[in-house]
Amino acid sequence: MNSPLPPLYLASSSPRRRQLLSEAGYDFTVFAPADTAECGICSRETPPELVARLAMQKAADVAVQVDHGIVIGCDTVAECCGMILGKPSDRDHAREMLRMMRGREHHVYSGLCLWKRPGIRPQIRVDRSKLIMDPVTDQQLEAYLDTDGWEGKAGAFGYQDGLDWVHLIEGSESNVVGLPLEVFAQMLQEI
Ligand SMILES: Cc1cn([C@H]2C[C@H](O)[C@@H](COP(=O)(O)OP(=O)(O)OP(=O)(O)O)O2)c(=O)[nH]c1=O
Repeated sequence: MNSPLPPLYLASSSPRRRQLLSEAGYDFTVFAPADTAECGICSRETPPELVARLAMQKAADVAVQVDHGIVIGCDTVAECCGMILGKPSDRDHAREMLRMMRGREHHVYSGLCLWKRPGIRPQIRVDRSKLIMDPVTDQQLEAYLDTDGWEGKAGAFGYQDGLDWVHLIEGSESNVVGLPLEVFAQMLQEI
């Protein structure tokens, strides 16, 4: 797409996604999807299938309310040892996730859906980053849990929090935080 961008609508209530897009210089309107748009983690789905479906569901919830423009939906999960790790429900759940990931490699998947209205067909891509977590001690984990930095974050950690015990091995940083900006730019060119 070389012509000027149509209006962009971010179908997300995630402050991190808002921050990623605005820091990348995009003008957009936030149009949070209904909570029900993010429903149903089907245990049979692979992480890419899940994040693609949920990103599309979030975009679809907003797209029906937008006559003209591009609606952006995203979903992010971590995956470790074959387990899909979404947002922890409480501190104990966050501890469980971090204990599973410490000392191990894990992946973060983000689904990205761009729905160009009035079109009826969304574009969906999935990006994957590989990370490794140091074998931190229980005390280090408790200290992190005390910061509440785990809240609202898939896999119970915030890569953007500059944790010196989580390292990116492969892939995009913005993908880890929740919106793969490199894939987003490519999709905007093609849409
Ligand atoms: C792995 C990781 C996730 N996250 C966040 C990004 C997302 O906000 C969240 C994943 O949850 P999502 O369900 O993808 O998104 P959300 O519920 O926060 O917002 P919405 O559905 O309205 O778009 O985890 C980080 O902030 N840092 C990280 O390092």
